[in-house]
Amino acid sequence: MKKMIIEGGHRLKGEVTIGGAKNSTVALIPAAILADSPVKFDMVPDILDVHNLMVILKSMNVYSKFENGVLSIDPTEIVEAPLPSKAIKSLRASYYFMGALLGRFKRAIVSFPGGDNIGPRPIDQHIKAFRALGAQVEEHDGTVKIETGDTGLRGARIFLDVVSVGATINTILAAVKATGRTVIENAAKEPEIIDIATFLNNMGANIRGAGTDVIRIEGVATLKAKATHTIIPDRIEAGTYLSMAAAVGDGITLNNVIPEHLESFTAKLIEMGVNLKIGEDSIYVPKSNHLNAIQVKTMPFPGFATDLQQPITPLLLLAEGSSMIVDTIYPKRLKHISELQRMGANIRSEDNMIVVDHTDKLIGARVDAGEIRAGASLVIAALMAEGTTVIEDADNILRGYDSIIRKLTSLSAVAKLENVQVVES
Ligand SMILES: CC(=O)N[C@H]1[C@@H](OP(=O)(O)OP(=O)(O)OC[C@H]2O[C@@H](n3ccc(=O)[nH]c3=O)[C@H](O)[C@@H]2O)O[C@H](CO)[C@@H](O)[C@@H]1O
Ligand SMILES: C=C(OP(=O)(O)O)C(=O)O
Repeated sequence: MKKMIIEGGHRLKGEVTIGGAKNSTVALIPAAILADSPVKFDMVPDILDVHNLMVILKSMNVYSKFENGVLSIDPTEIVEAPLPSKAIKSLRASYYFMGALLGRFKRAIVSFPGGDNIGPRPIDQHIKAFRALGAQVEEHDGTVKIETGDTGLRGARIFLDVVSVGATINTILAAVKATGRTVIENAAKEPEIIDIATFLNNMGANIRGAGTDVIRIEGVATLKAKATHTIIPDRIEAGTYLSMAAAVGDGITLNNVIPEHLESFTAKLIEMGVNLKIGEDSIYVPKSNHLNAIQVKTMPFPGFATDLQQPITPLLLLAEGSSMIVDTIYPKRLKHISELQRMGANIRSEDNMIVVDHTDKLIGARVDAGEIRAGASLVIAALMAEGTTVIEDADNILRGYDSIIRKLTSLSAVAKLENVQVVES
């Protein structure tokens, strides 16, 4: 594990370019094994999740190369093999190998995924969808075994009981080469789902309605990549830099953003009094003056993203009065609270609500990035604080923030990573 060391109290200024979306990338990489040709992605973020997915690909004899933001994957010599459990457990999105392997081999054996510790994360809706498509699913000792027999998967009508990004994408991956028509109702509408559908359609798939709550898929026999797929910008990384810029910036421009993907977030910043200048694919954040307290409720897209409730929190400490956050998606996503309290923040969790009160100053401390977005909130708090903050378990941040030290230092932050030496006894 690494630790991130940040010297607070420096104002930030300049430009930052947002990378490709983690939550697209981590689905696109498993989706690539459905292709009968080599595949290329551009704007791939340099994050730990990508490197761990490459380890999983290698275990199946799938060659991949990641250079200058371009990831090339050749799945043409793929073989069925046990997947490396350490890499599978290192990220949530390894569950996409269930749908992708089913599509490729009509069967899959995958251990339960890891990912962020943000409360219970069941996969019952993924399994319900695989069963509806005709698969038999068994779970034993943390491993999910899915089989279809020689007939393979057959299209079906699937109503998801909860709006789930993962279950929607996994169903698409399983259904894209199934026989016949699949209809997913109550599908999630996140932009990353459209990105996956675009990639697959450009290879010959027939997926309609991605981005709405009804997705229709006509199964096809083969998928072949003809061009490089450029991954959409990461709206969560963008939201994190917007919050940081409003908290400690003296004028920061974010490039490579799709402002329409951030509307629920920018609306809240504007309500706080941040005078954003929103362009076609960039957002300028001027120095903030007086900030108003706000109320935030996380919702599926296009609502306020759960992944941004922690990154906006340090900014709320600067507002006049009490702000409230209710996370309806992950109510137990609270790992940042004790750490921010350690830095002197007036923040508490009360009746399934996070209450954030105005805080005059934060003091650097030794804190722990219990998960990716808790870590992101600590990075912003550390930049705001007096003195030095040491963020332990910073690998959780590196799971999803592309080149974060380079980006922070280019904005004049004083930040570095250090490896923690593990002494074996
Ligand atoms: C890799 C990836 O894309 N991760 C994102 C994805 O996670 P993930 O796909 O795991 O999240 P889901 O959209 O599936 O979860 C939404 C809600 O549905 C519940 N649920 C989900 C599946 C299921 O089978 N049963 C069930 O009850 C979850 O507990 C949660 O309360 O969407 C989350 C919600 O936007 C984000 O926080 C994550 O960053
Ligand atoms: C919860 C998140 O990621 P994951 O689903 O990959 O754990 C996140 O990106 O905030």
